[in-house]
Amino acid sequence: MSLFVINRYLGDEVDSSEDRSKALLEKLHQQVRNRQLEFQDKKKGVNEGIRSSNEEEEDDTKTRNHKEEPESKRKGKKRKKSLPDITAELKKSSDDVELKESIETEEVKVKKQRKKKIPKVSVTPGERKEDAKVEERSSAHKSSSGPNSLLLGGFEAKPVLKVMPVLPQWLAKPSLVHREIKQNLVSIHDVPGLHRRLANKLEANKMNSFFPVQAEVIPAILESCTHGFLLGQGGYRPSDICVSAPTGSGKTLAFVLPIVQALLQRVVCEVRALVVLPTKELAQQVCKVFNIYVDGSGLKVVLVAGHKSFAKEQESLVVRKLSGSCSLADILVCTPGRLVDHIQQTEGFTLRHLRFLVIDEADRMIDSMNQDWLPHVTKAVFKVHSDAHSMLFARKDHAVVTVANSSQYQIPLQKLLFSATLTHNPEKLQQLGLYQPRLFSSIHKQPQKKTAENPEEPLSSGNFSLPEGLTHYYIPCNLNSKPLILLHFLLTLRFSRVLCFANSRESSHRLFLLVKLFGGTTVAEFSSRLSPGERKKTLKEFEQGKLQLLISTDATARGIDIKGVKCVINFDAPQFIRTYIHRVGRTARAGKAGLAFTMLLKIQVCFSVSIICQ
Ligand SMILES: Nc1ncnc2c1ncn2[C@@H]1O[C@H](COP(=O)(O)OP(=O)(O)OP(=O)(O)O)[C@@H](O)[C@H]1O
Repeated sequence: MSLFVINRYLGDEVDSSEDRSKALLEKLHQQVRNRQLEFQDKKKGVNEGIRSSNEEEEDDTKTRNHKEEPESKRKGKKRKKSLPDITAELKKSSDDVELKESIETEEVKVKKQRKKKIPKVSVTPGERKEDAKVEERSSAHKSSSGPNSLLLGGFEAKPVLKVMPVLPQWLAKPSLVHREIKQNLVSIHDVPGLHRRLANKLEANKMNSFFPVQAEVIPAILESCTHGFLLGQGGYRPSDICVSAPTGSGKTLAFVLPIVQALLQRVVCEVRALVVLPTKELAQQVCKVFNIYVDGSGLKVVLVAGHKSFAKEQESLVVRKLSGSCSLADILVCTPGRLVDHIQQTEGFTLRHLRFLVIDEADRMIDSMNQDWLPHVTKAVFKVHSDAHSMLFARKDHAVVTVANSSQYQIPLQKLLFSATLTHNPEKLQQLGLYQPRLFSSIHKQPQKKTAENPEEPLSSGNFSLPEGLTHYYIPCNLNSKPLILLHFLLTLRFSRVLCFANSRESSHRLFLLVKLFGGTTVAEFSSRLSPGERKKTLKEFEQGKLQLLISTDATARGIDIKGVKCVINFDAPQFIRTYIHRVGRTARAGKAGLAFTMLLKIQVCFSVSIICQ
């Protein structure tokens, strides 16, 4: 309706006499000028009322003149406006002028700001024309929108801020562990809190001093036991511990000794320590070390890694009595697959008393998290049993620690992670649900940037450290010369106890047949082609020095401690830097010297050497 009225009015204006429009226009200009003067002379105190009364007088005289006009003249005009109408129109017009002024001033402001922001650059005439067009378009757009409307920019190139990844404090600032073993031995009597019985055992095994990682980690784990030993009180829960130290630096004893010491006082046999390892051979090796230190203490160590039938493993875990099932294990050493099988199928098997969860070769175990073994363990640890009321210290997994739930007594679960190549990727570590973790690391460098080639791990050995006694070389060669180079090492240089790695069991078997056919050396192969019994026998013979060469897949690359390995040969170059670190780590263990050779095809040389030498 209002739109119609305005249109109509404007039409009248056009149709009315020229004098009338001129007079109106003149009035508008006059009003604008007066306003400007008014603003300027505001301080001088110019009386606004006088000016407005003058204007009214003028208006009156004009209307009077109108009235005096002859009837014939007035008839020619379509319609006359009354005085109040005209003043309202004038007011509107003056408002429009103000509006225009304010728009103009806004435009000037924006232009000034743009001039400030955009640096002057030389432009071609063509560009200038284009710019002028854009300017015209934008000014037209701006004038169409009101002074309060939001002006959208975005034509200028704004610098994009780079998001910098930041490591959590515990990963960025670890407790440092010396890499050099021989220079940093610590007498076993200087390590606080170690039980006399264990110290005697160590001395009996001709170990008079601790390696650096043991001197740091053993007291830390023991300390977490002294506060509450087996029970958490008042919200006390020990920090989880992560250890990243080179191969052969003695990480196994770093968790075996404090666990045995913590459990020495136990009364009832329950599974209180669980050690999870990726392979059968590793599990057997760790079980052997536990057995040395629990000897004579009454503690029972059980191995479930698929080395015997499932039924026999069940019998070694639980015994059924009239009063119910009783655990036969204090310390359980296992592989993840068999562990899950027992959690699901072995009647009476429980983890509700678990105090320590050790994850050895942790980075490899994180990779196998898709097997879901950890959720099974956590579920078993916090499972609510039918006889929970009879359990003095019932366990609950509280998502949030509150005063109410922290005042309850319950056995805390502590996770201990060990690896020579522990990932520093917080996203991966997060999968383990660590509680206020503490990191012990022998890597003194900041982790390096990820690369497009390997987004999983940074492309540098700078994240991991190699044993100090290791000397490693690469040999540029071609496919045909590889076996000849190997035979040269064995027959001409007469290297003994050589561990040679191939990338697949087929490749390892072919090489084994070739070397055997050539003769002149004692050789065996080690891969999943062999039965567990055969594998055990082969490793024993190699350790005893009955074999000069053992050709293996990556089955022996991790954690296997074969005494006296003098030389490691990578017949096939490993695919990942982590695999390289573990393979060459089978020699130069416990501070001893060792040699490693990697045969590289010409195409591999450039890439691999730059990785290893960084
Ligand atoms: N304090 C010590 N004194 C003498 N020898 C030791 C000591 N601690 C460990 N060792 C020996 O050092 C060797 C390497 O130890 P261990 O297997 O624990 O190393 P690791 O760090 O677990 O290596 P990997 O990362 O390859 O698994 C073993 O033969 C072990 O008996």
